Amino acid sequence: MRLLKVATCNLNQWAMDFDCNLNNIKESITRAKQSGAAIRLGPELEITGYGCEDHFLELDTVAHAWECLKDILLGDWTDGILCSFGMPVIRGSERYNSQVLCLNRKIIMIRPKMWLANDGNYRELRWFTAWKHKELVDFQLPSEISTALSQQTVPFGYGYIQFLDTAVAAEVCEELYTPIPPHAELALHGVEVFMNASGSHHQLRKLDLRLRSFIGATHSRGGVYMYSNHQGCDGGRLYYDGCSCVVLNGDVVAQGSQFSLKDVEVVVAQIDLDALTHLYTVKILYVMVHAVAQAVSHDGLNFPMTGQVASLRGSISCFQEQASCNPKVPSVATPYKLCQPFNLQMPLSSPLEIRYHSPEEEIAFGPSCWMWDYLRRSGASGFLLPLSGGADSSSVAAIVGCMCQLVVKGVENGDEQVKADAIRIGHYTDGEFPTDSKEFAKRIFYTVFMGSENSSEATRMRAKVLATEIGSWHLDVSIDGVVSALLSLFQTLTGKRPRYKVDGGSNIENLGLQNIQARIRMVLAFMLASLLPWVHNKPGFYLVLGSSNVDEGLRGYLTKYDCSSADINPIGSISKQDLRRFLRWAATHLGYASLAEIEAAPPTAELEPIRSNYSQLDEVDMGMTYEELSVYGRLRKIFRCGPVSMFQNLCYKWGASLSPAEVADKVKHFFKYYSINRHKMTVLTPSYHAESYSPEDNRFDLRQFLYNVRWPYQFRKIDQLVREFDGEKPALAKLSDEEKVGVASDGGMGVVAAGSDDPKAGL
Ligand SMILES: Nc1ncnc2c1ncn2[C@@H]1O[C@H](COP(=O)(O)OP(=O)(O)OC[C@H]2O[C@@H]([n+]3cccc(C(=O)O)c3)[C@H](O)[C@@H]2O)[C@@H](O)[C@H]1O
Ligand SMILES: Nc1ncnc2c1ncn2[C@@H]1O[C@H](COP(=O)(O)OP(=O)(O)OP(=O)(O)O)[C@@H](O)[C@H]1O
Ligand SMILES: NC(=O)CC[C@H](N)C(=O)O
Repeated sequence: MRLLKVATCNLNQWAMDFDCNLNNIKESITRAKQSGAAIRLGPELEITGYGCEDHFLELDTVAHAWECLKDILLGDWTDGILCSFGMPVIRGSERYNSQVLCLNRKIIMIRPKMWLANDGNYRELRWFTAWKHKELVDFQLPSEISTALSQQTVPFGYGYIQFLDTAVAAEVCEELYTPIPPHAELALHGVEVFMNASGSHHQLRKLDLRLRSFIGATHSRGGVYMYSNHQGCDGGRLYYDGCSCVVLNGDVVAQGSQFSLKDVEVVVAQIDLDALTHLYTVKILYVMVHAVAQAVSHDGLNFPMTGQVASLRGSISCFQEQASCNPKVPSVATPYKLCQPFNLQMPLSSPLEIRYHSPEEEIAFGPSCWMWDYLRRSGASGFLLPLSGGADSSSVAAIVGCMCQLVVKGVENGDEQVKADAIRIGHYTDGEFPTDSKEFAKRIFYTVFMGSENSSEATRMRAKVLATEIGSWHLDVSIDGVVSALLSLFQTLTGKRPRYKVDGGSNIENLGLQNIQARIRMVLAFMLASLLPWVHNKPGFYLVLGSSNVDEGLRGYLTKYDCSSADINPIGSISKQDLRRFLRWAATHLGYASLAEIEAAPPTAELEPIRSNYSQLDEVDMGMTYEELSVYGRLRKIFRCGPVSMFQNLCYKWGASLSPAEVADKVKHFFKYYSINRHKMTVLTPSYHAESYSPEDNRFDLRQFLYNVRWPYQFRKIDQLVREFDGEKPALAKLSDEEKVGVASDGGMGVVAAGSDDPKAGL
C-alpha cells in the first residue's frame, strides 16, 4: 500500500501585496503539515498574486517573488513536504509563468506554463512566454538565491518528478483545457499525481465545466488530480472562486468552498495509490476508524477505496499499450518517499457528492465576497447605494445585506481576520464586534432614495421597506428643488424651459429633462458618500455603488454619467433575467421578503411624468424585452455573431413565431442602439465580472466605440436575405422544434438552447 496525503488550497491573494501573499502561503503550509500532508499545492502565481497584469513587466515584481521564495526556503517550511509555489520566473530574456517545486529547502524543478490563457479576461501572452520545448534544461538560479540555498542550478521545463514511490507532475491551469493536455502523456509515463495551480475567475454556471475537466482527466486514465485556485478579489473586476479540490480516478474526494471570506482554506485528501483491497474490508475499516477527516460519503454507498491509481491503470489494456510506446518525457529523479505504508490511523478519502451552488446563490455569494474584499482593502468605511426601489438597485442592496450576513457568520465561526476587518470598518470599540447583520449594515451601509416629481409612492415605499429589512441607514430625499434650480439657471441663460413629451415637448427636451434628474442623483450620491461619515463622526469615505445590469449596458439604456456611474458595481455583468431569479430567491433565502414584490413590479426608470394614459416602462422605451436582449448579447459576444449571422441564427430560433422581415427589424434595431450607445461602455463603472456576454469595454469585450450606426453593408445583406427567405418561407415554417438548429450549446455556460427563447413568450 502507498498511502499519500495531499493538501491543496484556496488563497485570498492580493496582487502586488507580497506580505499578505507570503503570510497566506505560510499559513497554508502550516495547515498542510498539521494535517500530515506530503504535498502542498498553491494557486497560480500565488506569490505575486495572479492579477498583477502589467506589473509582471516590472523586474521588481519578479525580484520580489524570488525574495519571498528565499524567505520560505530559508525556514523549515518545506521540510518533509513537497511544495508547489506559483511565481513568475525570468530565463534569459523570457518571462515564464511557473510552478516552482520545492522540497527540504531546495528547488527540485521549475515547470514553466506551456499553454497560456489568452482569451476572454486573460492576456497572459502580454506578460509571459510559453515554454514549448519538451525537455528539461539547466536553469541558473539568481545569484542571491543560489548563495542562500547553496544550490546553483535547477531543472527547468517540461517533465515530472520521479520520487522513490510515485511520480508527480505540474499542469498549469489553462493547460488542462487544451485539446492535448500534458496530463494525457504524463499519465502514460506513470505520473500518478497532477498538481494544477490555477487562477480562474467566477462566472455564472461555470464550475461544472471546470469539474468536468478534472473528472475527465482522471476518469479513464486514472490518477490524482489536485486543483488549487485563488479565492477573492485580488484587485480587479474578477472574483477568483476557489473550489480547490482533489479528484481521484474521476471522483471528487475533497472539495473546498467556492465562495468564502476566509483568506486561507486548506483541502486535504488521503489516497492509496497502490493495491486494491476487498471493498468489504475497507468498509469495515472505514467504520472502525470512523473519521474520514475531509471526505464524508453522502449516500453511504461510497466508501474509501484503496489501490485507486495503479490498479485502475493496470486494468485498462489500451492504457498499457499506449504507455509502452509513448515517446520519452524527461524527469527529475528525487530520492525521497512521499507515501506511507498501510496504516489504519490514516483513513482514506471517499467519493463525495459534488457541491454546486444554484445561479441565484452564485449571484448572492460571489459579488458579496468580492465586495467584502474590495471594502476591506480600499480603506473605505462602507457603501452608499442610490436605492430606487426598482429591481436593479434592490438586487445590489440585497447583495450588500448578504455580505453583512456572511461577515457575521464568519465572526461567529471564529474567523479572526473577518472579525478584525469588521471591527475596523464598522468602528466598533470597547471589545465589541458585529453579532447581528442588520446592526452591522446600519454601520457600513447607507441607502438613499432620491425622489423626483416622477417617482411613485410605491417605489419610495419599496426602497424604505427593503432598507429596513436589510438594516441600512436609509435616507429619503427629494431632488425636485435641485432640478428646478438647474432649469431656472438654464432659463436665465437661454430664455427657454424644456417640457416633457407628455406636456408637448420634443424628444430632445424630454431626454434633457430625464438626464438632469439622473445626473443630479449621481452628484448627490457622491456628495453624501463623502460627507455623511463626517456628519456621523466617522472617519473615511463610503464607496458609491452602481446598479446597472448587463443588458442595459448592452443596449445603452442608461444615461451616461448618471447614477450608474459609481465606484463599483456588483451586478454590471449580470442579466436582468438572472437578477429577477435572484430577487425571488433572496426574498426567502436572505430573508428580505419585500424583494418578491419588487421583482413582480414592471421595470421603470420613473424619469417621465406618470399620466393616466402614460407611464414609462423600460421594455417599451428600449423597443425590446430583457429576454431578447439576453439572446442578442449571447449571440453577439459568446457566438461572435455580426448582424448578418445573428439574423440567420434568429430566423431559425424564432422562425416559428416571427417572419424573416420581423426578425430583421429586431436585429437591426438592436445593432442600431448597441452601436449608438457603445461609447457608454468606455466609462462603465468597474463591475464584477460574472457573465460571458458582458459588453464591458475596458478588459473583456474589446471593440470600437465609434460605429457607422446604419451598418449599411450588413443591413443591405440582411434585406437581401429577407427577400430570399420570403420566397422560401413555407419550407422554413415546416421545420419542427427539434429540427430548428438555432444556437449550438455553449458547453454548459447557460446559453439559450434552440427554440427555447421565443421572444413573444416574454411579452
Ligand atoms: N459616438 C459617441 N461617442 C462619445 N460620446 C457620444 C457619442 N454619441 C453620443 N455621445 C454622448 O452621449 C450623450 C448621450 O448619452 P446620454 O446622455 O446617456 O443620453 P441618451 O442615451 O440619449 O439617453 C439616455 C437613455 O437612457 C434612458 N434611461 C435613463 C436613465 C435611466 C434609465 C433606466 O431605467 O435604466 C434609462 C433614458 O430614458 C434615455 O432613453 C450625448 O449627449 C453625447 O454627449
Ligand atoms: N428615485 C431614485 N432614488 C435613488 N436612486 C435612484 C432613483 N432612481 C434611479 N436611481 C438610481 O439610478 C440608477 C439608474 O436608474 P434607473 O431608473 O435606470 O434604474 P434601473 O437601472 O432601472 O434600476 P432600478 O431597477 O434599481 O430602478 C438606479 O439603479 C438607482 O441606483
Ligand atoms: N489562468 C488560466 O490559465 C485561466 C484558465 C481558464 N480560462 C479558466 O478560467 O479557468
